[in-house]
Amino acid sequence: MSGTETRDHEPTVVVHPDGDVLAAAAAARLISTLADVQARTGSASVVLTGGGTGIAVLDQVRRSPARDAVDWSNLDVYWGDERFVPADDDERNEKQARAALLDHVAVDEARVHPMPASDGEFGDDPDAAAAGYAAVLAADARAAGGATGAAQVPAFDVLLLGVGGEGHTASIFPSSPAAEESRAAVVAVRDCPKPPPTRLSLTFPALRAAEQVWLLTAGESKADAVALALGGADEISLPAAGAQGRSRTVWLLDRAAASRAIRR
Ligand SMILES: O=C1O[C@H](COP(=O)(O)O)[C@@H](O)[C@H](O)[C@H]1O
Repeated sequence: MSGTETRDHEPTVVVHPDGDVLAAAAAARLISTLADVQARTGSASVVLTGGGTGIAVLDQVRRSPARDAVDWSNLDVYWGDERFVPADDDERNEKQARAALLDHVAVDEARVHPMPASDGEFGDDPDAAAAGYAAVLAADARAAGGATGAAQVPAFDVLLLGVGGEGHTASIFPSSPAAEESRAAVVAVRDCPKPPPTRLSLTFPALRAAEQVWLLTAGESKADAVALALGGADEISLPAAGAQGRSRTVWLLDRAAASRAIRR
């Protein structure tokens, strides 16, 4: 972890038999965590991720008979990263999340906060779009009574992340400027090794404002990144290692992704 921030908790690692069980179990965990937070505080917030496992979890939430344990109208929805493409592009994390879940539950659209698209109000300017999203987060943080941690962002209740095979998380890629960002909450990311090349991403200070960070990943292609992150790799060369929540960090894995980190 960079700077002076330290976290006094070890990550929890939960290993499921395969990707389908992982998605169903993470969905159940998400429903019950958001319902608990709402029972305690009246409201909750979640930061969504794209990627295969992240969208599979939302699909499982939609299919769950318990999904309406969450009061969807009392939920703030944000994104941890976005592909900077037109709003209607199938690559967009927002579009995939809406199809998997958000179009099927009674969310309050005023509380759904997608990152800007490349044909949106900031046009094809990812730096302006990143600044625009940072302003949304800062305004919500002020409305909630103040920012949390180093970034001007709300204290997200649950923040979901995927993990790339090379160790990226959100759209913070290894040894990229985004991995070094210590002030801005949101950055434009260019020349990504994984297409599409231009993206928007929360930074480490913003990710770390979340109460709980859950890293979700499945498959053998993620095994090296998981082993390195859990083995103490530095966050610049392996960004997934730097994603930690204020009170909890939970790695939700299938056996294949966990295979080099944990021997059972
Ligand atoms: O491009 C992205 O990839 C990561 C990981 O996706 P996966 O399909 O390998 O699980 C995801 O977390 C991120 O949100 C997304 O933009």
